[in-house]
Amino acid sequence: MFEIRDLRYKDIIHIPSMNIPSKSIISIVGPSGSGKSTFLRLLTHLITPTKGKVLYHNEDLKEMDPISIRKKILMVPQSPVMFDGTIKDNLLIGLKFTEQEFPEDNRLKEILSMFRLNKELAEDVDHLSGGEKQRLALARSLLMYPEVLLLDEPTSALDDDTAESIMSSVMEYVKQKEMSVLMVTHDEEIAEKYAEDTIDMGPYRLTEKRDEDE
Ligand SMILES: Nc1ncnc2c1ncn2[C@@H]1O[C@H](COP(=O)(O)OP(=O)(O)OP(=O)(O)O)[C@@H](O)[C@H]1O
Repeated sequence: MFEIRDLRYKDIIHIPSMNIPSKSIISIVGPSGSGKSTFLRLLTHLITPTKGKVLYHNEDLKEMDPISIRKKILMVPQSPVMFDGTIKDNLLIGLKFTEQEFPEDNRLKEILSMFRLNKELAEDVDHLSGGEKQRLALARSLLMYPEVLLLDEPTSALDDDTAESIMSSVMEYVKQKEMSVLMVTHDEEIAEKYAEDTIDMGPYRLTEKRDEDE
């Protein structure tokens, strides 16, 4: 699915070669500052490589139309982005952007309850806690039904019980829809339970490598 060739971003990371197969569930680990978020941003072409390329199903991300990339490869950042307005506005905004059809309110309510959000669709997002916003951002991303979901510490604002229940719902959905997931997580339990493979960013971190060589 992803094929990485001599990928370099500034003096931060260098990945000589890597293949990530379709329908994989992979955890991305590494110390703070090792380039985990940078790697996810490269995979969805939010940033452009300094050198080398990322191919998605044999097509260079650089050559692909940005809207088509967003439809297929979706990143949920560490701090969820919320837009002024209601929960419903925030669920639909991604679909608007990628020009997808809007589901019925009942479907939206279903997805809220899957994320343990017992809220009205008309409620203002300003009233939500950090953890609730994180869950709403995850719900929004699943509604967009991408081929690949890139999750940057998806449960960082959640307590252990909620994190476990949310990840179990996300993974059930992802497997049913045959989506792929690459997730940065510090939660070893979640990584062990759900990931089929792990990418350690440590060896790809450039500056630290250089320090080691000195
Ligand atoms: N656009 C940029 N330009 C220059 N340096 C950057 C840029 N983005 C990130 N960095 C630096 O690159 C390094 C890797 O950052 P990144 O956020 O990818 O790490 P991370 O592994 O996700 O860290 P954490 O676990 O702390 O979230 C950091 O030292 C950061 O300061």
